[in-house]
Amino acid sequence: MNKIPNQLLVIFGASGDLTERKLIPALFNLFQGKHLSPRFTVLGVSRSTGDDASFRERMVLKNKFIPQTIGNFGLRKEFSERVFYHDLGDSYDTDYGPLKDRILALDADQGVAGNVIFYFSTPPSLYGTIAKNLHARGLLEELDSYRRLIVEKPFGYDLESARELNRELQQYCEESQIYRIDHYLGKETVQNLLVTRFANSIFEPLWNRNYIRHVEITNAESEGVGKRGGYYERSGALRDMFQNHLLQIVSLVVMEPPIGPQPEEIRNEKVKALKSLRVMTDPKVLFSHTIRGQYLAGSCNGEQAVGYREEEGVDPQSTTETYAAIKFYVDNWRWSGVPFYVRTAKRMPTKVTEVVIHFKTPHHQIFRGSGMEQYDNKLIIRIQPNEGMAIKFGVKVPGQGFEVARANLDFYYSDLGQVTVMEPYERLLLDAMNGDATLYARADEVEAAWKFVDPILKYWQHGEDVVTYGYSSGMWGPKNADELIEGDFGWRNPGEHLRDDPAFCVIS
Ligand SMILES: NC(=O)C1=CN([C@@H]2O[C@H](COP(=O)(O)OP(=O)(O)OC[C@H]3O[C@@H](n4cnc5c(N)ncnc54)[C@H](OP(=O)(O)O)[C@@H]3O)[C@@H](O)[C@H]2O)C=CC1
Ligand SMILES: O=C1O[C@H](COP(=O)(O)O)[C@@H](O)[C@H](O)[C@H]1O
Repeated sequence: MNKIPNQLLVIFGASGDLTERKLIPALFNLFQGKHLSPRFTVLGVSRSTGDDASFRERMVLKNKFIPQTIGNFGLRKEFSERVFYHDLGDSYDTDYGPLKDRILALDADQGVAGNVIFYFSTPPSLYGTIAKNLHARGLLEELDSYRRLIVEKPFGYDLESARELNRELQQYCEESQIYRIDHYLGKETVQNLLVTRFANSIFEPLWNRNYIRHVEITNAESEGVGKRGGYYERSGALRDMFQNHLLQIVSLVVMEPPIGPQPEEIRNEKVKALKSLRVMTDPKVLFSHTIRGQYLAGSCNGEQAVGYREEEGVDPQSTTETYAAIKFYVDNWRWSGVPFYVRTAKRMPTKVTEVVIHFKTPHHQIFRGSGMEQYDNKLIIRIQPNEGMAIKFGVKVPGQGFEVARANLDFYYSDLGQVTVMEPYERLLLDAMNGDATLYARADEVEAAWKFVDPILKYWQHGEDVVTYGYSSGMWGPKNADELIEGDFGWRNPGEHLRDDPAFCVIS
C-alpha cells in the first residue's frame, strides 16, 4: 500500500494556528490510515522557544484537534516520535547553517533519503526570506532526491505582489518545485466537478451558452471572523475567498476538456479559463456588477453575534467587506453572453457552498401556463455540507390536463456508504509527497486570477461611488445583491429564506 517515498516535512511557522489545527491532525490521520512511508518525519521550525518534547506534547499528545478515541493514544505516541522541533532563534532571516545540520542529522538518523518538503506556514511576508535562506544553504538543490515548497495562501495581496512573490520564489527554485496550496481543491466535491463534466456524456453537450441561462455560485459561512480579525482587516472577502477558492471553482466550471488527466493538461485549461474572464475596468460596470457588505450584530444559529466592527482586532470604523457578490462574463466561444454570479460571505444563516447551473427554459413552451416556466431546470452541485448533486426538472402532475410539478434527482456522497473521504489537507499533503501538483495552483493561474480581481479591489478602494452595505448577522446579505441577477430569479437561498433584514443599511 505504501508507495510514498520516505521523506522529511519541514514546517516553518510551526508554533502557529494552522500547524496545530490542520497540518498535524491531517498528518496524524494519514499516519493512522497507513498512508505515510515508514520513515516519514516532521520537523517543526519557528522562533518560539521549545524542543522536541514540548512540541510533541502540544502538537500531538495534547492536540485537541486530533480526536481522542479509545486506543489511539498508543498511535499518537508512536506518531509523536516521528515529530521534531527546531528553534530558529530570533528571526526567519538568519543563517540556516544550524537548520541544515539538523536536517542532515535527521536524514541520517531517520533515513528519509534526502527528500524534503518545506511547508511555508508563516505570514506570507516571510516566504521570500525563507526561500532565500534555504537557497543560500543549498537546501533547495535537487540532486538524487527532491526538494519541494508548499506555500500557503494568501499568495500575494494584489496582482503586483503576487507577481513579485512568484519572481522571488522562482529565483531560488524551479516552478515545478513550488506547490501553491488552495484547500478547496482538496475537497472531493470540487474535484468531482471534473468528473461530472468529463466522465459523463449527459452534461457536457449542454454545458454551454446554448443551454445555460446563468451560473450561480454561493459560498456562505455562518461563522464570523473570530480571532482572525487582524488578518481579515487587511484581506476582506474578495481576497480571502473569492480570488482563490471561488475562482478555482469557476475555472473548473468554465474550462475546456483537457486532453488527459495529467497535472499540466488540467492546469493549462484552468489558466485558459481564468484568462477568459472579462476584466471589468469601467467604474460604471464595476458599480453595477459588484456588491460589498459588512455584517452587523444579529442572531446566527440561535446565538447573538456581534457586528464585524466589534470583533477583536477590527477597526471600529472599518469598511472591510465580509460579503462580496460579483457578476461577470466569460469571453470565449462556449460562454459568450452567459452571466456568472458568485457570492461569498460570513455570518450567513447557514454554512453552504454550491454551484448552480441554471438551464434555459425550452425555446417552445408547449405547457405554457402549467407552472413549469417559472422553474428552469437546474443542476445543483453541493460542495459542502451534505455533499452531492441534484437535478431539478418538471414532471406531470397526475390527473387531467398538463399541470407540471418540480421534481428532483438527488445523489448524496453518503449514499456511497462507508467511503472514507479525506480532509482537504490530508489529500493535498499526500499529493505533494507523491509529486502530484494537479490540485495545486501554478504561477500563471494565480496571476490570471489576480488580473481579474485587481480592478475590483482598486475600485472598491478608490472608487467615488462605492457603497458598503450593512446586513444583519444571520441574514442572506444586502438586498441589493438580488438585483444583480437579471430577471425574476434572485439567488437560490439554500434553507430558510430570510430576506427582509430590518437592519439593512448603507454603512459607508
Ligand atoms: N489558520 C488558518 O486557518 C489558515 C491559515 N492560512 C495561512 O497559513 C499561514 C499560517 O497561518 P496561521 O498558522 O494561522 O498563522 P499564525 O499567525 O498562527 O502564524 C504562524 C507562525 O508564524 C510565525 N511568525 C513569524 N513572524 C510572525 C509575525 N510577524 N507575526 C505572526 N507570526 C509570525 C509565528 O511563529 P514564531 O513566532 O514561533 O516564529 C507563528 O506561530 C498564513 O500564511 C495564513 O494566511 C491559510 C488558510 C487558513
Ligand atoms: O481559506 C479560508 O477558508 C475558510 C473556509 O473554509 P471551509 O473549508 O470551511 O469552507 C474561511 O473561513 C477562511 O476565512 C478562509 O481564510
